[in-house]
Amino acid sequence: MSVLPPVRRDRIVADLPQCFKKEACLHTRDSFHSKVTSACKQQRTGTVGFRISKVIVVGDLSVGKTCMINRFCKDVFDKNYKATIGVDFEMERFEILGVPFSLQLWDTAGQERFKCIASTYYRGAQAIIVTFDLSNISSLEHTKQWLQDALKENDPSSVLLFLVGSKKDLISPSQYALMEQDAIKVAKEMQAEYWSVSSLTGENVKEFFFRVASLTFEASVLAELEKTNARKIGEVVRINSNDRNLYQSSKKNKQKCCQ
Ligand SMILES: Nc1nc2c(ncn2[C@@H]2O[C@H](COP(=O)(O)OP(=O)(O)OP(=O)(O)O)[C@@H](O)[C@H]2O)c(=O)[nH]1
Ligand SMILES: [Mg+2]
Repeated sequence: MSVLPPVRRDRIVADLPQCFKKEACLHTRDSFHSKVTSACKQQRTGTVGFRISKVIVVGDLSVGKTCMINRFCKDVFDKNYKATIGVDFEMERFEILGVPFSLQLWDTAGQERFKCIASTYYRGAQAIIVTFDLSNISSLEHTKQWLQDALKENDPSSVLLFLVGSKKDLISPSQYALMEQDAIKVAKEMQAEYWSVSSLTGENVKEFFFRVASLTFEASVLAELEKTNARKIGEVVRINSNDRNLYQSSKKNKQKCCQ
């Protein structure tokens, strides 16, 4: 009997959610990788369905990290600023291509004095979300440093990167267009996928987190399949080397026998 409640009906993913801007996205495929789709159909996803994937959210103080997570997880918005002290986290459960998948969203503090506590939680992330405030250019300029710090604790070759501009409701469409050009440039340099959201109106928040969950899931299944293949190759090599041992030992026995 399962102790976990069923996954919410609005957390079920059947198709790959699309990226926000084709110029700055992790991949432009319309659907999940074919290996992933067939592994899910054949229930060959190993331990992915039992694991909890860690996602960390970093960025300057007051850029809206907590509000973005709260909008997605609790569908609330608080206009009063309450600094995050150290870290906080929320769990979100999804069902992707029929497989349960859990994300642990780590909300870290942007304030300098809490940074050293927060950075101790950076390790072991499958995805890093670097956030900036679309109405504050200096917060975009600081994103590279945030990423650099977060990558020190993680494997840059396997972690998925996202650059998110928040508070879209605060700027005009023409201001946004200018900001977006700069942000896309930064995202490309970082090799991150770019998104813009508003936690006040809710614009793009759900779409963004569904994309994060889906790409993290896809990467986890691909890694699991690779591990299984490596294990199979290892077994073949072991069997072959055992064969050789058998041959050698039988040869030895033979020699003994004839001596
Ligand atoms: N208009 C508008 N205000 C926002 C939005 N998101 C956050 N805010 C406001 O910005 C302030 C800071 O938001 P937080 O989410 O607490 O910022 P944070 O990045 O978590 O800050 P730290 O925890 O100190 O790192 C709050 O007053 C929010 O109400 C948004 O989308 N639109
Ligand atoms: Mg916060």
